[in-house]
Amino acid sequence: MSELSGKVQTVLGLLDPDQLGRTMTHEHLTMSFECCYFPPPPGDEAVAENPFQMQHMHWLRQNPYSCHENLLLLQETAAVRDELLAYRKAGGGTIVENTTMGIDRDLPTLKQLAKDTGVHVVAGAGYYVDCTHTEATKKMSVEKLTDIIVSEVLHGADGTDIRCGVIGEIGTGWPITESETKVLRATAHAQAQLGCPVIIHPGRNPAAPAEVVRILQEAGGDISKTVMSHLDRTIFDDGELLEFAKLGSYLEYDLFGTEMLNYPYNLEVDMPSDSQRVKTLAFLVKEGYEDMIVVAHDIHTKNRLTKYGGHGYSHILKNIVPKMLMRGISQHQVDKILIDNPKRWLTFK
Ligand SMILES: CC(=O)NCCS(=O)(=O)O
Repeated sequence: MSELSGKVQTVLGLLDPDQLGRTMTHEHLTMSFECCYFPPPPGDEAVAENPFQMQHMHWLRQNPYSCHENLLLLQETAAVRDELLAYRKAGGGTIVENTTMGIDRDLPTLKQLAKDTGVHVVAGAGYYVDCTHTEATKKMSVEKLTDIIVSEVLHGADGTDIRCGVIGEIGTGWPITESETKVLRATAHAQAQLGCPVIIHPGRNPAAPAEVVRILQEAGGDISKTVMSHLDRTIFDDGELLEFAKLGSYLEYDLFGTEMLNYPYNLEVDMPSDSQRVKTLAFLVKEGYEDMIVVAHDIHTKNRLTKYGGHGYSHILKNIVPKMLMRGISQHQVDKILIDNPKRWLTFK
C-alpha cells in the first residue's frame, strides 16, 4: 500500500481527509489566462486598455476576457492572501487549485499562500487545453506524458519538491484534439497507477463531457474518482444532464458568481445566473445525485476578486449556501456537497 493511500496530498504535505473541512473543488489562486484572450467588441478598445475604474466594472463583468490585464491573476498574490484569510473566517477549509501546465502554474506561491493563511491547498498536475501545449508536449508519447504526470504527484512539479494532489484541470476543447486525447489517456494511466483524483475541463459542447468520460474509461481511468467541471456552461437540457450523470463522475457547478450576457467562447451558450445554478443543484439532489455534486467559483480573472468589486472566494459560503437552503436543499445535503463529496474525491485509494 502506498503512503498516499487514505490521505489527501496538499502543497504542505499529506493530510488526514477529516481535516479538509468545507472545500471549493475548482479555484485558481495564481495563473495567467492570456491563452484565451478575446478581442473587445468594436468601439470598446479604449475601455479595455484602462479597465479598473468604478465606471468600467459592469463592462469588465460582461467582457472579462477582452482585457489583457484582467487575465493576469498572477499579479494579485497579496489580494488573494487577504481573500483566503476571509475564506477561512467564513468557514472555508480547503481549496483545490486547478492551475496546470500552460496557464502559469506557480507552486511556490501556492505553498506560501497555504502557510500564510492556514487554508489547505491541493495543487493540480498535468496539462491545460491544446493551444497551450508546447511542440515538445505535442510530440510526446502517452507513456512519456504519463511518467511526467505521475512524477508531479509523487516527487513534485516545475523543478520543485512540491507535490500535486490531483490530476487536472486537464484541458480539452471541442472537438477534442489529438494532443488532448493523448493527455487524457496519460491521465487515465496515471490515475490507474496512483488511485488519485482527476478533474476535467470539457469543451464547450453538450457532447464533450461524455466523450471525455469515454476516452478515460477506455484507457482504464476511474470515473468514480473524476470530477467533470464547468457543467453550468456545458449541459443545459435536464434530460441530457441526467444521461451524463448516469456515467458516474462527480458533477461540478463551478462558475458561481459569473453572470455574463454574451459568453464569447460560444455565443450559443446562455450563461446561467446563480439562482439558475442553485435550481439545477436542487434538481440533481431531487434526482438522487446529492453524493456526486461539488461546487466552486473557478476564479480565473482579476475582476472577480473582492479587491475589484467581485464576489471573491467566500461567495458560495456566504451567499449561495443560504439560497440552497431556501430552495429545499437540506443542511445535511449542503454538508455533503461542501465537505463529504470533496473529501471522498480527494482521498487517494
Ligand atoms: C480557467 C478555466 O479554464 N476556466 C474556465 C473558463 S470557461 O469559460 O468556463 O471555459
